[in-house]
Amino acid sequence: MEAALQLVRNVVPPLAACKHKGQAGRIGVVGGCPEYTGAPYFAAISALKVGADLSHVFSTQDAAAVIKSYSPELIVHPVLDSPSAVQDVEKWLPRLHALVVGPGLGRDDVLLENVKGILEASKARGMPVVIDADGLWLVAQQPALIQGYRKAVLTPNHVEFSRLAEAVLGDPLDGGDRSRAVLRLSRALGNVTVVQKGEQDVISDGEQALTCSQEGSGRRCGGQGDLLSGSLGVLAHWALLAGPEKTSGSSPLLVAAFGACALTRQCARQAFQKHGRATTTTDMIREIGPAFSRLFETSAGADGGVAPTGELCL
Ligand SMILES: NC(=O)C1=CN([C@@H]2O[C@H](COP(=O)(O)OP(=O)(O)OC[C@H]3O[C@@H](n4cnc5c(N)ncnc54)[C@H](OP(=O)(O)O)[C@@H]3O)[C@@H](O)[C@H]2O)[C@@H](O)CC1
Ligand SMILES: Nc1ncnc2c1ncn2[C@@H]1O[C@H](COP(=O)(O)OP(=O)(O)OP(=O)(O)O)[C@@H](O)[C@H]1O
Ligand SMILES: [Mg+2]
Repeated sequence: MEAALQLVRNVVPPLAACKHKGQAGRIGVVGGCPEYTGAPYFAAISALKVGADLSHVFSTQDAAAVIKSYSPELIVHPVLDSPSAVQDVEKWLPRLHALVVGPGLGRDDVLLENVKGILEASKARGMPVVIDADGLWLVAQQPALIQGYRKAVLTPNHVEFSRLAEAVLGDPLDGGDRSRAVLRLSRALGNVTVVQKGEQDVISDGEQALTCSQEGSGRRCGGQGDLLSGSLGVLAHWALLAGPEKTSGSSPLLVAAFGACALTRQCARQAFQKHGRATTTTDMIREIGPAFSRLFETSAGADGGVAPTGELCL
């Protein structure tokens, strides 16, 4: 655990006076429909609180006003159910560093078709993409969408993992050796990184498997996976920017995924210490800052200070 946490620390960019808004990350969340407005909010606000400078949400028109009303900090585009949804999102892609696809997306066929186009456009640009929730439903219907795309990370819960394994390997891979199951699924998808969430989180890029057993909490309230996928959007960008020399040869996305799992579980633990059974995802989001400092902060950030200019700005 400690060695993997150190690799995460290596990819966290220092805060420095010479940096401008946007350099620490501009993240897009694709999701949000009339039924589910909480999930894209949780993912997008988590990305900001982990350290991204700007966080966008691309949702359906009627979900957008609701999501905006939760937070003035998010930039919300009411485009996902528009006939020009793919072009509307595509024009933002050059300004984004990573996409998180699926929280609160729902399973409407028109929306899923639009998301398919958005995924294809993101792949063509080589953008890192975290796929969660209903985005995983889409991938289970059409695994070819992400087959062999090594900048994709899938974050299935127990049910979503079984659905994917059934679709890709013809076997839900329930029970038995979880590391082996996650490794097999990743390999079958052409080394797409897979994070199987659960009592412990198991992460594989098809070459290596890591287990994150950071202490979390016994609360299983909805939205904790959204915190994880939003955080991972930022960490994936940072890890790819830092490159494998900072991750001692391990895949940057494997390290980023480990970081997001450890952070989510630490938030759960800290929130539970304060709120016990009443803990909700909103309480966990309030813990992102302190949990991040505790797990990963570099000396510059830990002081709350800004590092001097010089090599940090290169
Ligand atoms: N506030 C919001 O807006 C939120 C919105 N959200 C959004 O909701 C959408 C649907 O996502 P989802 O994960 O609820 O859907 P789905 O895959 O149908 O699973 C549902 C069923 O699976 C089961 N089950 C789950 N985990 C299990 C386990 N470990 N082990 C065993 N069984 C398990 C369990 O079945 P049951 O216990 O009823 O048998 C459960 O009822 C998606 O867009 C998501 O982003 C959420 O992000 C939450 C916050
Ligand atoms: N049994 C467990 N014990 C400890 N932590 C868990 C357990 N199950 C899940 N978690 C943690 O909760 C977080 C979310 O995982 P979960 O399986 O609840 O995702 P999810 O179902 O996609 O959540 P969401 O409600 O956001 O859709 C992960 O960080 C995971 O490590
Ligand atoms: Mg989920």
